[in-house]
Amino acid sequence: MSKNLENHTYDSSARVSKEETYSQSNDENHPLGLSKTITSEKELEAEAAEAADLLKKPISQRIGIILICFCLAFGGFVFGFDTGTIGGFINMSDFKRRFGQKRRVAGSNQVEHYFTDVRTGLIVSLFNVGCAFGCLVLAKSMDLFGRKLAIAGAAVIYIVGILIQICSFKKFYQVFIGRLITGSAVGLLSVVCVAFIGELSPPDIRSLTVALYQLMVTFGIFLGYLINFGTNKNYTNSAQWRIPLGLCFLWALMLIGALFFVPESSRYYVEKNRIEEARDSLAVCNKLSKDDPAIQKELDVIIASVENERLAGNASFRELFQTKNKVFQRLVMGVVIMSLQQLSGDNYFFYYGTTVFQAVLKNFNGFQCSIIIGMVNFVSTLPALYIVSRFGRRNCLLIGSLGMIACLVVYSSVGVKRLWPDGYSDNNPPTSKGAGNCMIVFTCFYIFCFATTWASLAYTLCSESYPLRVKAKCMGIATAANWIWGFLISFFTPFITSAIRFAYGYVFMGCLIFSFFFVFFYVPETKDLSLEEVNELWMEGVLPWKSTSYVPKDRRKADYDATLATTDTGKGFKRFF
Ligand SMILES: OC[C@H]1O[C@](O)(CO)[C@@H](O)[C@@H]1O
Repeated sequence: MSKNLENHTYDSSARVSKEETYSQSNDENHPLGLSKTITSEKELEAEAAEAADLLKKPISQRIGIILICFCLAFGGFVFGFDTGTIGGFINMSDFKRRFGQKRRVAGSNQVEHYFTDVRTGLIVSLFNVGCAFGCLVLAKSMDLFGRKLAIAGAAVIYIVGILIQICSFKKFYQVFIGRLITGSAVGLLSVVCVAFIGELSPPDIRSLTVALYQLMVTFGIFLGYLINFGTNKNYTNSAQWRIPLGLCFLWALMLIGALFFVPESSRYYVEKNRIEEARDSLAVCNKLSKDDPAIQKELDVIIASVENERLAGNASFRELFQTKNKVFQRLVMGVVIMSLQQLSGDNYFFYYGTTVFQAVLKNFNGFQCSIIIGMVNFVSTLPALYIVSRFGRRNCLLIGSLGMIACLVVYSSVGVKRLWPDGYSDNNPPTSKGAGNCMIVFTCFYIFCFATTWASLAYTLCSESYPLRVKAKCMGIATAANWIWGFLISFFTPFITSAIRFAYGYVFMGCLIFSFFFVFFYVPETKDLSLEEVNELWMEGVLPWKSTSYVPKDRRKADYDATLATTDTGKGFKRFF
């Protein structure tokens, strides 16, 4: 959820909206010790670029800080690891025996253990509820106590949650409680770790280190699937699920271990007016002496941006509904885009892939199918790092939607036609290896399309769209929409798949068709624009489908015709509405 925080760190230090023009008269008397006058947002932007240049170093001299960020990215890993393991747990014989219900197998006297849809939905989704709480409420602790203490606190909460789950013997509600607690720790980590990585990283490697977070989410999912496969195959007792859960202690220790090597964030120190400690922290992270001019420059940028945020103050909720400055329109965009990221259906596969493939494709092992999905997701996230920075947001989202639509048509149609040829009620469908192969292949294409586009672009786009004054609130609401849909989908999927089987894929397909039109008609391109330029673009009323050729005021050549981007000529789309 918080991939955007790279931008938070960068944008807030380097890009400031024109609306929030500020002026600081800085001299030796400046309360925070700003060494140089920074009088406008443009100057701040220029200063940030200069500081970044001065701090540049070959990557070989960055190994230490990259390793530290890698350990902090374990916050993403634990999130992914939960996604990758829970779907398997609900299919494990020992887990079902302990926490499921009993029923008689049709036509025999045997009793089997199973999970009702409600119990399945709750076991999976309570984690998301905890995450939402951690990210919206507990995350405030990072500003109060510092990033390091917040992470240490999250690791302790995480360990408690895992302990409660691992010690569950028969009581399903103990698992529920454990998952809520673990979720709240992971929600907290998802905010703090990304912010902290962004704040510690020298500017030249920041996009790389922050991207490590999503990479670690996908690696966590993949490893979770792998470990589940192994324990499910080799054990019939509680080791099936207790081993993967037990490994979580190791992840928590790695996070705590990292804290011994990392300095506290310089930005946090500046926020607390502890400037000398901020300087020390910057010096350590950049491997420079604290008297180095580059350190002073970077410190100036951080101080100015913190001050700027203070001056911008807190926007009231009423301001979010203003249409004149296009804030409300942008909020709608963020909420819809973040909702659609979940409504694309990715977590149907990540959480329930094992169940779905296991239940209907008798020739396939659901656990093996998950490993394939997890690997495709992880491997596709590597090119995603490049794609996000290289190609336009609009085109990637549009192509991603089209790709996923195509895959879901095939996936759902094959499922509906070949596995439930007589409607949805038949609960003993014929199994078909051909159908299974085809569905798995198209699931992989689908995951590829998702991981390379919508997975991270939704966050990038939102983080680039809001003026600083309302940014935190708008991002918070948009991210909350993502969590809420994540919860709804993980809770309701068992009911829906029981009722309409693979036709569920058509629901996601419908959402993706909507997403295509929504992006086409509503989402302007933001790549390579500063926050200020994005603001201009919205205020000028640039038509989204023409926004790729938009040139911001400062960069226009004499022959640029500004009306072209705002008026719909010929058979344009504006009339469509
Ligand atoms: O890699 C897929 C995972 O990444 C997310 O989109 C979060 O960034 C999750 O919703 C999903 O489980």
